[in-house]
Amino acid sequence: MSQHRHPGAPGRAGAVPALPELPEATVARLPEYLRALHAIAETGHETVSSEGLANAAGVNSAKLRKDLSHLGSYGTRGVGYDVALLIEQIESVLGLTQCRSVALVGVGNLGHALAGYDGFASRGFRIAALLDADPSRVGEEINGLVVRHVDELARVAVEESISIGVIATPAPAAQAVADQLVAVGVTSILNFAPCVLSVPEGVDVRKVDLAIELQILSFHEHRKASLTALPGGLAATDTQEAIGT
Ligand SMILES: NC(=O)c1ccc[n+]([C@@H]2O[C@H](COP(=O)([O-])OP(=O)(O)OC[C@H]3O[C@@H](n4cnc5c(N)ncnc54)[C@H](O)[C@@H]3O)[C@@H](O)[C@H]2O)c1
Repeated sequence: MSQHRHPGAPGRAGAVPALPELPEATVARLPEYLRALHAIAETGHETVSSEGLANAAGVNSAKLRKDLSHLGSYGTRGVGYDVALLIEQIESVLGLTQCRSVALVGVGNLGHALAGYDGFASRGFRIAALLDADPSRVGEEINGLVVRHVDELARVAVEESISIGVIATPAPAAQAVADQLVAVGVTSILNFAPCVLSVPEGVDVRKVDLAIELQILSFHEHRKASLTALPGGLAATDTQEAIGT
């Protein structure tokens, strides 16, 4: 996943307590820690060592300790981290203590899959609106939500207090949809269309492109094959570290 961030994003939340400045890579790993912590909490454990949490999140423990130190969380020597407290801290930093309403624009193959996925709610997001430009899709019900025409975006954004827009339209339509989202006050966009969006300062865009992820894996396959072909073969490397995850 890649992202474009504009400094000084005003956000819409109003009086929010000052947040620590966090490296973007740390922010990107916090949701992994949160997922791992929830899984650990479900097993009934109240504390977790940095190594245990690092393993569960798939990162190295020194990196994890550094990341968590940015939140002022150092754990207790010999005990580790308090699981419930750390969940609370990470959720607070990520702004997940309030449920955010999401509008999904483009309800085709991918849009249907996203709209039908029940897992967002437990992670702090509610798909509150489905919008499409195709009149034949308007009125269809998916997971209890009725698809509305994209021309209704302004009204829907106010009615549902939309804070995040997800674009799942074909690439040629994506910029116009982004412009519409920005025009109705949305300042965070998740873009699945394979194109670069141009947005004003203060609007954050993240892009998800599975083809790019596959191309990166393809590079690593290619590289492993070329190393295996060398005399001595492939050195024993940690593939995840090599890939940088
Ligand atoms: N990021 C990924 O990993 C990934 C994976 C698969 C598909 N995609 C991308 O997701 C997008 C959707 O793919 P799909 O297979 O669901 O396509 P699709 O053609 O099945 O669906 C696209 C939907 O967007 C609607 N649409 C078109 N223009 C619109 C507009 N201006 N406003 C609102 N709705 C509009 C269409 O009516 C249609 O319902 C494509 O850009 C595709 O390349 C991304």
